[in-house]
Amino acid sequence: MTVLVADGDRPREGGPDRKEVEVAVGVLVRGDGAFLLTSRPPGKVYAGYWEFPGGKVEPGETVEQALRRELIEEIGVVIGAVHPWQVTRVDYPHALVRLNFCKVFDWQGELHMHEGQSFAWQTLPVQVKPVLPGTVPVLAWFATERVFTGATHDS
Ligand SMILES: Nc1nc2c([nH]c(=O)n2[C@@H]2O[C@H](COP(=O)(O)OP(=O)(O)OP(=O)(O)O)[C@@H](O)[C@H]2O)c(=O)[nH]1
Repeated sequence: MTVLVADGDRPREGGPDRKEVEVAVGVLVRGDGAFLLTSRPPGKVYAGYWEFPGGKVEPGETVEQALRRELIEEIGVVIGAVHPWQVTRVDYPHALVRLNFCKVFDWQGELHMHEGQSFAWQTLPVQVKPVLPGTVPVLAWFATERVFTGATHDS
């Protein structure tokens, strides 16, 4: 798997042997195809950057368990089925992360931003910025999927 290097001009914390941090990321997709982006809360690294909700997998948790916990904690919804989608690695100045993107099509509860984030339902091209470096590739995957979904065949 290739590693996306973010802000490569800045030093890496933890040196070359730093451990990879496992992250569960939820791509909530509405019936009309819009997807949910949230802004990183004040006080966190890359505060104000837009991303998909989620967070670090705690010891002993699966990605799915972590995602269920994080989405209750961060945005107040109880999610239904979790569909693993893509896995990427990003080398940030603050950490080396492994992002486990999962699609979610159903959930219960109203959205409540518990950490002072903002949220936006988006379609392509996204209207919010800046988007977190590790989140940018997801938009390209969406674009690919949607080209195929929208294609018509004459023969
Ligand atoms: N949630 C989320 N994190 C992402 C995305 N893309 C991406 O590179 N990341 C990175 O994955 C890591 C997630 O950590 P986090 O800080 O959001 O997790 P957390 O809520 O458990 O943090 P905490 O330890 O401050 O409570 C961060 O390094 C973040 O930069 C994304 O789309 N969503």
